[in-house]
Formats: sequence, structure tokens, C-alpha cells
Amino acid sequence: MLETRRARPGRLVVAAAVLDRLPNAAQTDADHASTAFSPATAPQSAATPAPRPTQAAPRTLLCAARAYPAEHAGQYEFPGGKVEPGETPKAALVRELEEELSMRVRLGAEILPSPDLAVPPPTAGPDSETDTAAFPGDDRSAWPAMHGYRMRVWLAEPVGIARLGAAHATLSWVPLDKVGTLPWLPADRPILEAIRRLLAHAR
Ligand SMILES: Nc1nc2c([nH]c(=O)n2[C@H]2C[C@H](O)[C@@H](COP(=O)(O)OP(=O)(O)OP(=O)(O)O)O2)c(=O)[nH]1
Repeated sequence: MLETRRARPGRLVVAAAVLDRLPNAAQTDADHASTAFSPATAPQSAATPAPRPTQAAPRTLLCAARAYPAEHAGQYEFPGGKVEPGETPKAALVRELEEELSMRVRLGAEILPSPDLAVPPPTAGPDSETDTAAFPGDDRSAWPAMHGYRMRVWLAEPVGIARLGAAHATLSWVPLDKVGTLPWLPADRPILEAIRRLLAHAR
């Protein structure tokens, strides 16, 4: 059994699936990223706005292999890191991407965890393992990550270029139909699959 099964509320990691460009915003609303968009079931009425011009679909994902620790060196991950006390998840993600990749990003939809894997957010109260007041905005279920962490993941597109830093051994843009062949951290596989499904619907 994967050690991700031990994920507990608290201990939040945030990460980004950095695409060459974000998919059509109309089909990946940030708060409904896990809901498959179906033109067949979309409500139709006179008030339905005209479809936006279709923008090109994303083609590549920025793939980063970890440099450390030794047990994970060479395994691929979504760039990001741990949320620090006082930070909102998105602010932590922007900070981590600047620290690790010297990169600013435009954030897109959050990739919500599938119900069978979702780890709930910490709850306030005397028995809580986490000081919820110290982690503002950690109010959503997350994916189980390695070593007992929870992880929230957003789509992103770069503003400027990414630079290889000390956290990663390699950094490369990989066509979306090839990313599955890389050796990812085991916890990231279901997230990769959710992204693949989301992007298939956004085409
Ligand atoms: N960043 C990141 N961490 C992940 C992913 N998947 C996954 O299970 N993890 C786990 C590995 C680590 O146990 C934990 C985050 O560690 P980290 O090393 O990225 O965090 P950090 O940058 O803040 O840490 P540090 O190197 O400054 O100590 O989450 C992922 O896709 N990206």
C-alpha cells in the first residue's frame, strides 16, 4: 500500500502543473475543475453567452525531476512546496515557484482530488493537529502526497521563463502525450490522470 494512505489533515503542500498555455478558461472554471464539462448537458437559453473564440490547447507540461532527497532524486513532481504558517495556499505556490524556478505564473483551475482519494482540510478545535488559524485558506480537500502530506494542485502558465534551480535535477517541456512515460512520484500519478482527463474535456 502506498504510504500516501497515511495522509492526515494538516501539513499542506501546494504545487503547479505548468502548461505551455492554460486551456480555454470557459471550460476549466477554477472552482469546477473536477467537473467534466459536457456540451451536451450545458444549459442552453437565450441568456447563454456566445462561445469565446477557441484558443489553442496546451501541448506541453513543464516536468521537473527532484534533486533530493536521495530516495526521490530523479523522480518527477509538480513544482511547489510546503505552505508556511500565515500564508494562503496560492501565495505559498507563487513563492515556491519563484524560489525554485525563478518563474512567475498565471494560475488557472485547481485540480480537485477525486472523491476516493480526497483528504479533508484540517478542522478547528482542541483536538486538531493543526493550528487552522495559522494556515488561512486551507479549506479544501487535497490529494494525498508522499510522507503524510496533503497536496493542492493548480494549473498554471508561465510568465517569462523557468530556470533550473537547486531543487531539481532536470527541467524540461514534455509533450502531454509523453508525460506518462516519466518516473513520477507515485502520489502524483492520479493527479496526472486527472489533468489528462480535464484537458481532454477542454479541447
Ligand atoms: N513539491 C512537490 N512535493 C510533492 C509532490 N508529490 C508529493 O508527494 N510531494 C511530497 C514530497 C515531499 O514529501 C512533500 C513536499 O516537499 P518539498 O521538498 O517539495 O517541499 P519544500 O520545497 O517546501 O521543502 P524543502 O526542500 O524546502 O525542505 O510533498 C509534488 O508533485 N510536488
